[in-house]
Amino acid sequence: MDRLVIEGGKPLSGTVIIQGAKNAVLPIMAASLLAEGTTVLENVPHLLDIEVMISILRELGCRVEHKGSTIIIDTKHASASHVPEGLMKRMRSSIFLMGPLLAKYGRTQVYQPGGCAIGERKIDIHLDGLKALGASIEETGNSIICSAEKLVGADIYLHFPSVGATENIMMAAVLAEGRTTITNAAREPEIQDLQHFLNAMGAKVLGAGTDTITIDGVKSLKPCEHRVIPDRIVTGTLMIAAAATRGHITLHKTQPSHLSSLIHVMRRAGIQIQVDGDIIRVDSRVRSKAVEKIVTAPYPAFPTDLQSQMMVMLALADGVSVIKETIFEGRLKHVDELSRMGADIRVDMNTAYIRGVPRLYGATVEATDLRAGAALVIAGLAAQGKTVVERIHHIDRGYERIEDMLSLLGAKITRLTALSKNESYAQ
Ligand SMILES: CC(=O)N[C@H]1[C@@H](OP(=O)(O)OP(=O)(O)OC[C@H]2O[C@@H](n3ccc(=O)[nH]c3=O)[C@H](O)[C@@H]2O)O[C@H](CO)[C@@H](O)[C@@H]1O
Ligand SMILES: C=C(OP(=O)(O)O)C(=O)O
Repeated sequence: MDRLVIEGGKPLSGTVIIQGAKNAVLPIMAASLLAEGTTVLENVPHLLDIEVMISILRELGCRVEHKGSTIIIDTKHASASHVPEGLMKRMRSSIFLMGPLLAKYGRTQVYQPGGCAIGERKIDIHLDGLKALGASIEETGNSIICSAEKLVGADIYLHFPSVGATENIMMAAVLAEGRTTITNAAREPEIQDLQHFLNAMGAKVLGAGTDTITIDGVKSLKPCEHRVIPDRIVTGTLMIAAAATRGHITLHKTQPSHLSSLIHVMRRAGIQIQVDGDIIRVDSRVRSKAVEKIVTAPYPAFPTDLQSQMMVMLALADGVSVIKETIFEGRLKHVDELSRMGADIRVDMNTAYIRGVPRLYGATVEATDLRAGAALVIAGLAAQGKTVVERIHHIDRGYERIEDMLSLLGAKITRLTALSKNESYAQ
């Protein structure tokens, strides 16, 4: 497996253009199945999860091309409704196929999805939503068969505002008969992007971005062209990396309004952030201050996907900070690795108490999941000496060649590519 080698201790400085959002592209690619013909998506990064979604769409009979930042999906010859178990297991987002395939064919067989080990990640809210639309669900082992003679709109209350369940239900309901109302829906920006995409296909969806989404079913949808929103988590990761290394960077093609909670926390920590249209400038040439308490929660609160990265910034801040993770019960695994780099963090249940230290020290550490991996990269950039981050396939799920992006900001970071299983590496 590849690894990243980082020579730390250099403040980041420079300019980067932000990639399109993984969490917006993946459901949208699945939703392209709802129409017959050629969908064109712009601003699509090259990520491992996107490669997996391409493989799934091809398996279902689509022709898919990813050239530059454009993906072209031709669904004309798509006919299969079964997603192979091996592909389902490669990422959590494979579950996005369930809603569109059920709506398109009236039947689908999928499996329990895979993904990073950050918690139990059940899919009961997805399944309850599809059942409310009239689907029968047969679960045997890992296999899930969903079928319906027809889907009929319904009032659906989510007992938790699950992002994926909101999206799956939206994608199934667009072709259902009558009106569906989702209450306590997730409000993440990626859901608004999905609404824009579905409406560009001819769907009638309203309310994404609020906790009530209304979908009036239509008979058919047509392919469309769509530009994916900027990745708020990549933007946030770089903003935090600038702060942790006491650097000053400029990020272009961002959507600052999607990052209000992060900007608020960083300003509380004494970091200067300037917003100018779609540009964010971060200037952090002094040590940041501790932040009393950060609680991860559904949007617009502080995102769980930036929790690990923020912990690195606070591990270097002046004073004691507290972070409570309320979304995923297994998302504090980076703490052990950060401790190996000299961080002073104590965990009690889902809460981390972080006593800032003046510096971290390079070490060989292991990415346990996507954002934990990003956090370790930030720690390596800020640390004194050399850091090696292993198991970086997790990072490649969500960051397009992270080493190139950080090199643009002056970081000394190199990818060593595994040549064979017996640990021989090439640059
Ligand atoms: C591809 C994508 O968009 N991924 C994001 C999405 O994941 P994802 O859509 O999986 O996250 P959810 O909002 O569904 O999950 C949040 C919580 O609800 C629980 N839950 C969820 C569904 C369900 O049927 N039953 C259930 O109990 C999960 O275990 C978790 O504890 O939102 C998360 C929360 O913002 C982000 O961290 C992920 O980056
Ligand atoms: C947890 C994440 O993604 P996924 O839901 O695809 O596992 C993430 O993007 O941080």
